[in-house]
Amino acid sequence: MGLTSVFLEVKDKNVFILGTGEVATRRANRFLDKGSNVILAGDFISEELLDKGAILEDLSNVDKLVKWCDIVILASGDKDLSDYVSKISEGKLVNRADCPDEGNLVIPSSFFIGDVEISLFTGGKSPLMAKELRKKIQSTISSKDILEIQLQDYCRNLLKNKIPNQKDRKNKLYDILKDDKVNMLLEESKLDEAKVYVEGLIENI
Ligand SMILES: C[C@@]1(CC(=O)O)c2cc3[nH]c(cc4nc(cc5[nH]c(cc(n2)[C@H]1CCC(=O)O)[C@@](C)(CC(=O)O)[C@@H]5CCC(=O)O)C(CC(=O)O)=C4CCC(=O)O)c(CCC(=O)O)c3CC(=O)O
Ligand SMILES: NC(=O)C1=CN([C@@H]2O[C@H](COP(=O)(O)OP(=O)(O)OC[C@H]3O[C@@H](n4cnc5c(N)ncnc54)[C@H](O)[C@@H]3O)[C@@H](O)[C@H]2O)C=CC1
Repeated sequence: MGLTSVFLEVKDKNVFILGTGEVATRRANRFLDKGSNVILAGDFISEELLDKGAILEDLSNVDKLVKWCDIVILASGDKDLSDYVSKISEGKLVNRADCPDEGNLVIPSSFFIGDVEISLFTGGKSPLMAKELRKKIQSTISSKDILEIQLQDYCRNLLKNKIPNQKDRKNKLYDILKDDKVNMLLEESKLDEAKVYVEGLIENI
């Protein structure tokens, strides 16, 4: 293998996904979220994918779909069909979710901390560990931590006008840091709602 990590511009690119199962759906979401045109071939796709613009086509159309697309993703349990599509996809970017060695594109485990994207690849040795390592790194510094910084900044400014004593302000900031509702909202990236909620807490002091 001669794989190296790159970031690929996939906005407006045509992506054909063979299969409509768990992996196909995960891949479809990933490309749709980045503005790709996504067509899946299989039996069923969710409302969520349809709402995001995904199109479902019949398995009999694979030749046409390969011609149409820039990127082929093989995520089907039908090995013979995957092998066939792989064969007619020469010259394309091909991700084989079933046997990665036969493709030339790998989908790593990726996540953001603030604006920084981090991607992990175990060389195909353990996707499960790629997922676990992602969680480990995310639990060390998460995007929630980044939102927490913004919320603390917001609260510090409000508290400076409201509580003259620094030690009291410090205690209040720790209360906000540990507050269950604040944590829940930031976990869901709802910074604006968290700000409204803490405004209420601070007003009642
Ligand atoms: C090589 C690669 C090729 C590619 O697909 O591009 C590949 C291949 C395969 N994965 C398989 C299985 C599993 N994959 C996952 C999970 C993820 N797999 C992903 C990527 C990749 N998977 C590529 C690079 C991986 C790397 O080396 O780092 C992630 C990171 C990204 C994503 O899919 O979005 C996503 C985690 C996302 C996250 O949450 O962070 C789990 C865990 C779970 O589902 O809970 C399992 C079950 C447990 C296990 O097998 O480990 C099998 C079937 C094996 C079999 O038949 O037994 C193959 C095929 C094979 O190995 O032959
Ligand atoms: N790269 C990755 O992250 C992972 C890859 N895989 C591999 O990717 C493939 C798809 O996995 P999942 O989406 O989890 O499976 P799934 O069972 O959720 O979906 C399989 C898809 O293949 C279609 N299919 C067509 N003919 C089939 C047949 N003869 N047998 C089974 N399915 C058939 C199904 O309709 C469905 O769309 C599998 O080959 C699996 O080994 C599995 C888990 C993770």
